[in-house]
Amino acid sequence: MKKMIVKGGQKLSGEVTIGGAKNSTVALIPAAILADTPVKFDTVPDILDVHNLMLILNSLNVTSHFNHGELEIDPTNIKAAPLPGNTIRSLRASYYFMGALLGRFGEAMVGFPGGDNIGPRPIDQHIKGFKALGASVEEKKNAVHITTGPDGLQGARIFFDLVSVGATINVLLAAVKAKGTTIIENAAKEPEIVDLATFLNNMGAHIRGAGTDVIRIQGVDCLRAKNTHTIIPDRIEAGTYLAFAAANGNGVWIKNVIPEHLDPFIAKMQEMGVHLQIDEDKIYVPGGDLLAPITVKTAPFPGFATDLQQPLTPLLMQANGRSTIIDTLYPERIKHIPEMQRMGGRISSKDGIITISHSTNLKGATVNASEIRAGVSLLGLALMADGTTVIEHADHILRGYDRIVEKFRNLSVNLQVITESADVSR
Ligand SMILES: CC(=O)N[C@H]1[C@@H](OP(=O)(O)OP(=O)(O)OC[C@H]2O[C@@H](n3ccc(=O)[nH]c3=O)[C@H](O)[C@@H]2O)O[C@H](CO)[C@@H](O)[C@@H]1O
Ligand SMILES: C=C(OP(=O)(O)O)C(=O)O
Repeated sequence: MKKMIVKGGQKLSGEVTIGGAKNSTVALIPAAILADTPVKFDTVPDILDVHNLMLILNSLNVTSHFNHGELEIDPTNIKAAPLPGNTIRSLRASYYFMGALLGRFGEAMVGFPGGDNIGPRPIDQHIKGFKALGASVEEKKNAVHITTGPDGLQGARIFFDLVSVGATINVLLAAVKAKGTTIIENAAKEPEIVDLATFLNNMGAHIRGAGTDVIRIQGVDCLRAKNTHTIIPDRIEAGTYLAFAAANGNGVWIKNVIPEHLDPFIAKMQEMGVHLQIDEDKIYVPGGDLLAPITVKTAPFPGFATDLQQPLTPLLMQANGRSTIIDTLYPERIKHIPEMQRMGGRISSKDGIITISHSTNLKGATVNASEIRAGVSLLGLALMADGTTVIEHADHILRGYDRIVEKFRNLSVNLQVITESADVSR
């Protein structure tokens, strides 16, 4: 287990460069096994999820090398093999091996995934999609076994009952090499889905409409990488630094951002009174603004991202009044609340509504990062508190925040991460 030690009273200043999007990367890596050539990505974030996906690739005899943000994957000698259960459970996106293995071998046996503990996370829509493509799905005690008949996967029309990032990506991965045309309706529209489609199309896939709610995929036989794929910037990492810089900064440039991906988040910050300077691919946060309270309701893209509701909390605690958050996607994404209360944060949750009030007497404490965004929001609060905070289970933060200690050091903030016992996840 890792602990993060944070001294309070440190203000962010300087600049930070955002890494490649976690939620793109974790789909792109499984997608790489569909290729008939080696593939190469750059601006790959150095996060635990990437290292764990590399372990899964290794179990399939797929070699991968990660160096200075460049990740090379060679799937040309891939062999179907059992996947390592512990690693599969260490992250959510391991479930993309269902779609990718199905596309590659016509069969997949994948353990149930892990990922953030943010309430129930069913995969019924993924399974509905695989079945529509002609697969048989058997849910075993700890794994899902998906098989196809001698004709393999057949293109089909799939209407999702709800908008799901994971189901859209999983079905897309399975359909890319299926016979005929697949039409996904009520598809998720997240930028990470567009990024994945761009990568696959550049290798010869025929995917149209990614980024809208209807995606059409004409199956192809072969996928060949011709160039390096640059991963889009992580809008959630960017939003986290934006919020922390506005809550507790002395002037911060956030570089390598696509501001349009952050539209609803930026709109809410501006509604609070944060004066942002927005350039083509970077944003300046002056800090020290007088802040008004707001109401936030999360929604699928292009709505306000659920992954940013917790990182926004330290900023809401600086506002002059009471803010509210309703997380429509994950109403149980509230594990940060008792930890923040122990630090003196004025935050509570009742009947699905999170209420956050101006909090002045914040003090350091030992707190638990139960998941990635809960953990990082505790870090944001710890920087504003008196005294030292110890964040236990900081591994969750490292699942998705690229080189966080180094990035904060460049922002004049000193964080310490210590390993308590042998770390088996990496
Ligand atoms: C690796 C990755 O990209 N993770 C993101 C992805 O997670 P993930 O892909 O797991 O989230 P989904 O978009 O699938 O979930 C959206 C909602 O649909 C529900 N649902 C989903 C699938 C299904 O088969 N049945 C069902 O009921 C979920 O419980 C949730 O309430 O999108 C979430 C919502 O933006 C983000 O918080 C996660 O960071
Ligand atoms: C919920 C998240 O991730 P995952 O889906 O990988 O658990 C997240 O990134 O906030």
